[in-house]
Amino acid sequence: MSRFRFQRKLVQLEEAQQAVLHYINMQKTEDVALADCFGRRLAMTVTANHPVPHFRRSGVDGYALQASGTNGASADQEIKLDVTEMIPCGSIPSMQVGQGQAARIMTGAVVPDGADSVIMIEMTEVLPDHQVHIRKQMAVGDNITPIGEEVEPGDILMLPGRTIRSGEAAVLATFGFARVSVFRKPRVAIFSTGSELLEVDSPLAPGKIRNSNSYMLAAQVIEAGGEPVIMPVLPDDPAEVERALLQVLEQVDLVVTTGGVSVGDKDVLVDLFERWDGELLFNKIAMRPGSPTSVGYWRGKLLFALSGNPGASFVGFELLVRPYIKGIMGQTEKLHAETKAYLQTDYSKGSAYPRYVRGTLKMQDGKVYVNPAGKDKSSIMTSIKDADCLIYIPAGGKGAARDDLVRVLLLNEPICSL
Ligand SMILES: Nc1nc2c(c(=O)[nH]1)N[C@H]1C(S)=C(S)[C@@H](COP(=O)(O)OP(=O)(O)OC[C@H]3O[C@@H](n4cnc5c(N)ncnc54)[C@H](O)[C@@H]3O)O[C@H]1N2
Ligand code: MOO
Ligand SMILES: [Mg+2]
Repeated sequence: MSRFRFQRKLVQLEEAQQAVLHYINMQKTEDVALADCFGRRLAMTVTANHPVPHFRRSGVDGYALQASGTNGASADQEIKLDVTEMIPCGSIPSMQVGQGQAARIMTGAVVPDGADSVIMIEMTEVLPDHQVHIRKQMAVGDNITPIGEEVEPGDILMLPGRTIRSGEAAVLATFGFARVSVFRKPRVAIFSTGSELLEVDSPLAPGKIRNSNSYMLAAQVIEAGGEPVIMPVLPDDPAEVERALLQVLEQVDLVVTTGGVSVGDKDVLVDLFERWDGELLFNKIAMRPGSPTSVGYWRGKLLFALSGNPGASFVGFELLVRPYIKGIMGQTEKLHAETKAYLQTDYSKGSAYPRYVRGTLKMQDGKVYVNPAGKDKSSIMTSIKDADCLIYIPAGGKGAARDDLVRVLLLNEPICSL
């Protein structure tokens, strides 16, 4: 019987996370067409190269004029002005607006020199002979967006690591980034181990189950910004596992395995760790689910050996693999954002380790509540789909009580920084 099966060094989760983050090796970058970079991680700092707007911009369809010439104007006391020209969007005014004059102007067009306000068309009446009635007293600046109101040149708008979503795409387009520098997606090899595992399209057979972890993990890799490489299922055969892992190691940026990390006779990853030329960072974490989660560093790559139980696999990925993937793509906030929420039910637990319970958040009357997403045993798979957070139940056998304010880790990434 092997040494590691009975001599495991227990680490706290924070220690395990720091050990993993120590190996951050930044991804290379690539230039991608703007329309193709949605969901990618920005690899550059985006600084405003011009003000927004870069000209005095009309906020309404109406008439550009001098506010001082509208004193006393109202529905009952109209003031007559001469219309100099019509300024559509995209063209340059051809003349200044002087006293007694107004220029017809469209929303988004350049306000002509001399004008200091724009009156909405609804407050005017077109007269014959290029004249207009003004029915409202205007103040200087009304309906004009000054140069640089939204963005000043040199403003830092986005930092590396940021996920490119709709708002980021709009910023990049505004400042002329037809191609965008993004981090290359890390290629993540995913291996499920276990002689009980069937391919998804296989009929069920006695004692066998379909491999769900590989597809769950592939989705998690994509959400984290990586590119999953789903490998064929590995049998509980140590030599075959070693050969398959070695074969792929050079072609990917990291490897994730599930299963075979506990103390069973067929726990093949444990066998590998005893004979390999890699370094085992840890092989037991004080947490549930996923206490046997192990991570090693092998020939320049991290190998995350997650527990086979689906709940443990999911949580292990979130707490260890996702922070690493975020780190190699420049994100400064690598760990999950947290909040506190009121637990809506008693939660008792058996193990003395802290527990990360799959949870569902609910907002009601300005308060945040949380419930377990369903059954939470490590072997339970169906509650994963209903989880938008992990509820932290602290160490000790006590669990938590209804109405306790508990720590909650958010699974959906909020926008944390520039
Ligand atoms: N005597 C002990 N037994 C166990 C201990 C222990 O301390 N002493 N720890 C338990 C804990 S906690 C966990 S977690 C599991 C970890 O097991 P492994 O990581 O070795 O995983 P396997 O044994 O390979 O599988 C466990 C379970 O998960 C199913 N599985 C595996 N792969 C997949 C997959 N790709 N898709 C769906 N389901 C999968 C597998 O069939 C097993 O039912 O060990 C406990 N035991
Ligand atoms: O550490 Mo295990 O995942 O609780 O069953
Ligand atoms: Mg096992």
